[in-house]
Amino acid sequence: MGGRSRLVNRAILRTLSQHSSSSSSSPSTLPASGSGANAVREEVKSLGRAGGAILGSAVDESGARKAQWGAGWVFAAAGLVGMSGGAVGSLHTQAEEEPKASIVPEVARPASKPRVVFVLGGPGSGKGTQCAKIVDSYGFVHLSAGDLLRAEIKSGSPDGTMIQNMIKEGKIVPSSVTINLLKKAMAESNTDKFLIDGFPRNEENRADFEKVTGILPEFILFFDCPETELERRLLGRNEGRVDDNIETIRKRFKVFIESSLPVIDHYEKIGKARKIDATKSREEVFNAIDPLFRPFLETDLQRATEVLLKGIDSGDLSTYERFCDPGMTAFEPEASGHLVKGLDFHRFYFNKKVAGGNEAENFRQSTVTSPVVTLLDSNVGLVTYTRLVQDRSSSEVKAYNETRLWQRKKSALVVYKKYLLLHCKSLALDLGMYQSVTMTYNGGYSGTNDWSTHGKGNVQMKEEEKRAARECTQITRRPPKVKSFQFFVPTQHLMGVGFEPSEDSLAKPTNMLPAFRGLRDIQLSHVHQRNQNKTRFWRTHSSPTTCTSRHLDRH
Ligand SMILES: Nc1ncnc2c1ncn2[C@@H]1O[C@H](COP(=O)(O)OP(=O)(O)OP(=O)(O)O)[C@@H](O)[C@H]1O
Ligand SMILES: Nc1ccn([C@H]2C[C@H](O)[C@@H](COP(=O)(O)O)O2)c(=O)n1
Repeated sequence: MGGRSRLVNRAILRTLSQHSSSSSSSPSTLPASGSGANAVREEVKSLGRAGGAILGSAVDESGARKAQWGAGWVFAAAGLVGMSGGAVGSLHTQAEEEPKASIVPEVARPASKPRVVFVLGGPGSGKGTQCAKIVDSYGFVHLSAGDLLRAEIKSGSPDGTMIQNMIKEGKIVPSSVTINLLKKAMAESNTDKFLIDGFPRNEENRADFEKVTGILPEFILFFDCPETELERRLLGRNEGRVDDNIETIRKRFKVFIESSLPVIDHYEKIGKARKIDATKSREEVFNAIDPLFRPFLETDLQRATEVLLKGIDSGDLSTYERFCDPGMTAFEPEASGHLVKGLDFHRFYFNKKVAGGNEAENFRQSTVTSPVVTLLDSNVGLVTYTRLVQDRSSSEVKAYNETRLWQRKKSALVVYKKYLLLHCKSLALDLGMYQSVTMTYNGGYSGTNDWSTHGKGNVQMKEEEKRAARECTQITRRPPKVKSFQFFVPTQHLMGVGFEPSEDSLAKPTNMLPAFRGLRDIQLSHVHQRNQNKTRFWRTHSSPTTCTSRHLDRH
């Protein structure tokens, strides 16, 4: 069996074994009912919406939601949401259940939009070889268009003979056939990160894929290698492929130059091509690729943290336990400086919550601010952030500086892309460190929140605040409808952007948005100082929000 076939088969086997192992392990299955689990689902669902992409969804008998894209599913056509380094975490995780969802123990499902990297280069340039390494290090699913087509021939499909003839001639199979195979494979996979190898091979492939799926690649890898070296490699590959003979090889080179290079040029023009010198050794090539994939892991770790916090907020102990390595260590505020090992201690938080009243009253809301992800290697990473926690039942706000150490374990039951929590440190903060901030924005930013019921909806706006809010209406066509809230931003976050906290500017916490979500793109980088009356404005670059901060003496 050829190297590539082995790859695909490995991916299929892995998927199958996940299905079979999960079907026999009911304890790790997301509870079909239970308000905690439902709260996580609902919350994560709404996060997906907030991210701008709406998936069709259905609830199966077990309460698990099924994504509806791919074969028979609907590919969302909204723009991709990039990872934000802003003040608030980019909470766009979409908890999706895969088709066999009720038996799969994953609580956090792929983001609403698959993240795709196309892998292109001449025949024999090492695409399949490098994809195997990327899969190992970064947890992508590798889909080789050529392998899918060869599998289609073997399956005895009605298209088989046509595909076989085209491959023998080194020609490119019609897009409709290849795209259908890709869509099906993506829909059957339980991930949202795909390496699509050997596709798009021509302009028709590219345009049709975009049209049908609405997906633009994050970037493309282009393995650059001269024909002499390609020919040497292909003739030495020895995998029994019908097209690895000198006659077909030459035809494939011609097709690559005439049809595939223009596609690479297209991505070059839009800044998405990453050219790799493929003449180097396998290891050197991988070293050149490696840094390009690290941001995917950073996003995954940030999402894992956000989904974990949703589980904690909803009091869902079973979700929490599935996220944690059984030997997890922690420094928790209530442990008075002691190192806590194992999960027993953590149950205290969940019990405390239940003892305190009914679930609806106790439902908490965590807001992640200033997240920083540091990768220690391709499997281990630290997520640090300041977490603001508000109980739904009161306006009390608590704040913690938290660090979570995650490790991706191949053997782990899928929780969030196989990440397990190894260590956490939570340090309670004095809320005196927080600066009260009033935010104004124009209505319509978030369709899921009724902002008027939160925060200080009736604050009297000053003229300049209204003007600042109006400025941001350029971004949305909806009429300005200014509202205002009070929330808290860590004082240290405001430093370095021209804000000087002083004694009298430290506000007493009185209220906080139950959801910071709408602010996640905020970047406190553009400071307007209209200092005369001690009002400071700053605007985000990327979202229709305007923030004003006021000193206490104006409240
Ligand atoms: N950097 C490298 N140096 C030398 N040989 C390599 C290198 N990378 C891959 N090879 C070898 O070259 C051959 C072709 O590699 P591979 O199958 O990964 O290419 P490919 O781009 O996927 O080809 P195709 O498009 O035909 O499927 C294989 O035998 C592989 O072991
Ligand atoms: N998008 C694609 C990808 C592949 N094919 C056909 C034609 C190729 O010569 C053959 C082998 O592909 P490889 O394994 O070298 O990537 O499969 C196609 O028609 N369209």
